[in-house]
Amino acid sequence: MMSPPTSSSSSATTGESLSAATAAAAPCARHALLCVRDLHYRLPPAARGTADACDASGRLLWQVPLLDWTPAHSGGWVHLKGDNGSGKTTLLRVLAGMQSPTGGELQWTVPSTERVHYLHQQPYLFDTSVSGNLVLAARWQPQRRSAGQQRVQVEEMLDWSGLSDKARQPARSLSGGERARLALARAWLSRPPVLLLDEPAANLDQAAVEQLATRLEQMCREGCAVILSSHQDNALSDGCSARWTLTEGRLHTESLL
Ligand SMILES: Nc1ncnc2c1ncn2[C@@H]1O[C@H](COP(=O)(O)OP(=O)(O)OP(=O)(O)O)[C@@H](O)[C@H]1O
Repeated sequence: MMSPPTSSSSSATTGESLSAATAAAAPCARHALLCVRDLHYRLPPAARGTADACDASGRLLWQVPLLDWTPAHSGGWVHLKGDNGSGKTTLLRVLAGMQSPTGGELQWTVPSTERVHYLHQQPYLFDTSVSGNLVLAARWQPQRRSAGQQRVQVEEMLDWSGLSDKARQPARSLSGGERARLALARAWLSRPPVLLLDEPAANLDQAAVEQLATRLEQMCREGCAVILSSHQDNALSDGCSARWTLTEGRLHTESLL
């Protein structure tokens, strides 16, 4: 198990110059929200007879030797960049606890890993109305809320997402951009401390990406730590406070503050 946070940290550090053993033994920075040590992900070994079949342990997709992440007090999100196939989705899913790494450790200093919310790039919506999706999210949120409080939350999120006039419409009838807004509102309703967004700008036009950036700014100001992946530069990359890039199988971090 990783030792508890013991020293102060910058917004993000990586251990690119450290040996794997040194990185794995390094204690977590004191205020870090996320500590990663010697984390890596290998693809399943190639099937017999294919070009990669000699690689019995599987090809290394990415490794993160050492990362201590403390979100910027002034807000702003992390932009996770990387070419198609570089492993952004896999990394986000590992960080969300939805997929096991093939080695290494990661630790969130949030009360429960349930509070690390991952949003798929094509989010699943419940087969009910727009407001019904929010009602279910309000009912199942980790914190207890009275029925009256839940109704207020649903109204707030309809308003926040600009979907009030479509509240009674079936969620499946929404456009791709509206579906993305509903999924974000559903996630934001319970105010998760950490939100991991997988390609949230995919299928959005420029105006919608700018609106999304505005909503993310507000979420970050309210204390949500956001990591979003995008292989392109757009309004989302303009507003980030750190850039993490997956290149040649390794995560490189850069603070932009
Ligand atoms: N279980 C698995 N078995 C085999 N290959 C896998 C598995 N999981 C991921 N991969 C491969 O790992 C690579 C990285 O996938 P991933 O979806 O994480 O990349 P990405 O950077 O998010 O890509 P994109 O930008 O295209 O969405 C892909 O080539 C994918 O086929």
